Amino acid sequence: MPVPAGRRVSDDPLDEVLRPPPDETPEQRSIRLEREAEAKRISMEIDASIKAERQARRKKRIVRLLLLGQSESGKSTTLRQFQRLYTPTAFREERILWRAVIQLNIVRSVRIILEALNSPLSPSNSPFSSPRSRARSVSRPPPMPNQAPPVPNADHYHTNGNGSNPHSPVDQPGPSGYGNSDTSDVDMQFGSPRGHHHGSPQPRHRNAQKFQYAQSSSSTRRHRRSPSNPDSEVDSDTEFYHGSPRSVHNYSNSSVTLANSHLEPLKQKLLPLKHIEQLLIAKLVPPTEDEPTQLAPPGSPYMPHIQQSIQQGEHSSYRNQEIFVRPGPGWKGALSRARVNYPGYSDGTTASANGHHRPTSAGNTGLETQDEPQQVLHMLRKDMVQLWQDPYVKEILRRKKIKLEEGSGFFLDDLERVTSMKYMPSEDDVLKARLKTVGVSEYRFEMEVSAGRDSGTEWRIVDVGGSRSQRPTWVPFFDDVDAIIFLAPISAFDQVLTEDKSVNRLEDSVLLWKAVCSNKLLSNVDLVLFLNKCDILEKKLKDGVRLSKYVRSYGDRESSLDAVSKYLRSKFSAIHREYSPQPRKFYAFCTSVTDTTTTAGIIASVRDTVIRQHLKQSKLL
Ligand SMILES: Nc1nc2c(ncn2[C@@H]2O[C@H](COP(=O)(O)OP(=O)(O)OP(=O)(O)O)[C@@H](O)[C@H]2O)c(=O)[nH]1
Ligand SMILES: [Mg+2]
Repeated sequence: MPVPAGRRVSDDPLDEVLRPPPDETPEQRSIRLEREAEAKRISMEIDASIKAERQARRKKRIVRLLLLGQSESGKSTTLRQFQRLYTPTAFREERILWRAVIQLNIVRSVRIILEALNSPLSPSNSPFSSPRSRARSVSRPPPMPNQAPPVPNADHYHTNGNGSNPHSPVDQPGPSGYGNSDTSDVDMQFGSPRGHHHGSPQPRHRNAQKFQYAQSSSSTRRHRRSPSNPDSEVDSDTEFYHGSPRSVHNYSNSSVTLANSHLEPLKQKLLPLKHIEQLLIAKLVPPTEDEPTQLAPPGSPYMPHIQQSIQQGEHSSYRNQEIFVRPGPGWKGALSRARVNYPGYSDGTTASANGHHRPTSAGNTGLETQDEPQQVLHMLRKDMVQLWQDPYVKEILRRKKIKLEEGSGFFLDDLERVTSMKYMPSEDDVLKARLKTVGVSEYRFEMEVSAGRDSGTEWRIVDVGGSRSQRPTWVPFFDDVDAIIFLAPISAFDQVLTEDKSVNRLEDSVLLWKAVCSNKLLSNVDLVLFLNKCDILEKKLKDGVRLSKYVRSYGDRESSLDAVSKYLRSKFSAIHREYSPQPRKFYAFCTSVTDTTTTAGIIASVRDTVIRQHLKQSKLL
């Protein structure tokens, strides 16, 4: 389009809109200038009030901490550890509310077992397949890395080898070698556990790359991959381990099952657990909850409020579905309204009638009987123990690579205790319980007097849902944080994401870490890295699972907790150095956040660091 004489060409579309009209009269000009001055004054006022609020906040010692990481990384558990340490009375009082969550965790574990018994085994993990044919399918050695990068800078970082005292902060002031790091330090070569067999044309981490909060251009580089390394031998191993429904379809024609007819009476006895599950879900999810992803499980048309994360577009096995709640007081409120006659608990509240169409307990009065789920679980405890300890069940689970004891919310080894009618969850039970988070929520608490010199400090800890669909909701919370704790569950190197079976969970954590490190909004925020679930990692390595099978670049290094955690720390540290927009401090800890003793030390150290940084920032303002 031709530009009128006397007008500049501008690339900025706003220029065009804001430019005064060419035929502006002196009166119009003075009105316009007045308006502009007013707008500027208002804008400056807003800036000043934001600054004043920030200063007041810092003076009042309000510390804001953001917990980030993939789903099941341990964010909510870390938050619970903070609550346990700094508001111990409130934490203790809330323990009873977790009983329903633990009940649901138990029911879920049993249902996973029952589902495993009812679904066929693939020929490769069938007890009838020949050892030779099985060996063929799993024994191809993983390719060796082209370049085995050295473990840089691993001093200062140590674990004691048994995971029991793993806290060892690494304080790396950025400048030395900043920005010059060899990229081989940063890149890890992941195996490709599934894509090849299923002929998936896309790179496995395609979706992870969508999480690019203002990433630097370097962070969008793709992983180096060797096309000649499909690593397909892992495929048959991971099919059932991750409960992929596709694997069932693939083999359905030649399915085989172990003889388990002796379990039929047991299965029948355990049927009431389905009803208990529905009761518990109704209890945990507030009736007012309005969640667009809500889906009623098949056969429950009267429970439209139940929220289960279900894989879009594919038949989803029970194992891939999880009940979730929004963080915050919602579900606790729903529970405390419903809690009547919990033995040993009385707060004077009375039961409210259940919401419309919510399933109710026997008699359909709208009121709970005396904790019906606990009664049923108590009644069925011996049957559940029998199921869990049955050698056939163990064998099926082993062949299907379902490791309930390594998963979240595992209480089957404590059935006698946790199903007793007088059961009050212990603090450790609350930390072990699993309740998926959806949404973002800020928890505010002041440290109680018992917290010593830090009492009076107000903490605002932001807990987020970590699954893929939740990550876009994080960004608005990046503003004005004092520190981030990023959790990477390093035991998950042999697992895939529930929400995307083509993505290795460790690889997802690495990509997420890159995105967080490179985010410009967070460039001034100190990052604390928790390499979490070290207890599970240690057990896995002892059981003979090798990191190099999934992370080719690990090569033939020693398969011990110490060596693996040092290696991974060095990788995360190198990413931090290379991707951070400007130098900043970095602290890394090898953690098991369900372990109260070790985590208390780590949290104290994080608290001191964050408060120190907070005070420094206050002086700068
Ligand atoms: N053994 C062990 N279990 C852990 C550890 N950290 C967390 N867990 C368990 O893992 C499960 C998941 O932890 P959560 O804290 O709910 O994970 P999250 O990051 O909040 O997950 P989302 O809410 O889905 O984003 C819970 O059952 C925890 O008890 C750990 O270090 N070791
Ligand atoms: Mg959570």
